[in-house]
Amino acid sequence: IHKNRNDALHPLWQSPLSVPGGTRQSPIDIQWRDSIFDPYLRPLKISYDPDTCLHIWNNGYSFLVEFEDSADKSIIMGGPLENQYRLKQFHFHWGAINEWGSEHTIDSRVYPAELHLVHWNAVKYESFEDAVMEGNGLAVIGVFLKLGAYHDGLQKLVDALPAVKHKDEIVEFDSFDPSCLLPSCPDYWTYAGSLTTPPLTESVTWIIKKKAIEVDEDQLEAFRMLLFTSPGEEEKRMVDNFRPLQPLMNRTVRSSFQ
Ligand SMILES: O=S(=O)(O)/C=C/c1cc(Br)ccc1O
Ligand SMILES: [Zn+2]
Repeated sequence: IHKNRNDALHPLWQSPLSVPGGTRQSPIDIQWRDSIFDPYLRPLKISYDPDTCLHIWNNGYSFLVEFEDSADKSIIMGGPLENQYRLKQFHFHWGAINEWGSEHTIDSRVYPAELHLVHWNAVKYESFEDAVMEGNGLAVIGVFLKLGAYHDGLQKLVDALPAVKHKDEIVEFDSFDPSCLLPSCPDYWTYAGSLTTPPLTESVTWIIKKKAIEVDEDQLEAFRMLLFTSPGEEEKRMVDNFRPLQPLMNRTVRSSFQ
């Protein structure tokens, strides 16, 4: 499917679409047959505490759910990770229509949306801001969303979106456990990459779940009613907030499954 959008003028990335000298940029197309099964990859261990959930915020790029990260309460470890990483926030990327919207693709297959759960290495670094500059600073779990059955866990999020319709609006959001947004299948791919929004730093160990979660049309449409713009400005719908595919260069994608 052709992503017939004009990357070069994409509102989200007036800044350079590629980082000069970047050798590990994201997102990428994951070619299933080129990924290498690594038997040393351990299962990913995820333990989120719903009480660390703080608020939902429209930051003008996406809507993020942010978490209290001053202690090891919502953490991931294992998988490809050497250390324990703390959940900082999760957010989504989506398209104007169901034909595109995800950042990563699998054998060029695009999904209508992609969830990113952003974690930082609190063992090695003092803060997210420090970790974001380091090669092993961040770990982001990517989950594809596909059109299908209504997703019960997502609805609490969808119901809060009208309150953050405009850029910089924020609303309290409590006791949400984002593990309800993860597929039950443990299989994932992993590779060394970058943030896909500015500052685009090459500090992310990506963990891309093989299985998508299903959401229904109304739930996807709810994402599309959000705005990039602040109150009073000419309204611009928050859609197509994904970065174009980046070159794989000298990287291998490993799989946790055969
Ligand atoms: O789309 S991602 O690469 O997950 C971007 C994550 C990201 C998270 C934070 Br927190 C700050 C800046 C960022 O770019
Ligand atoms: Zn993202």
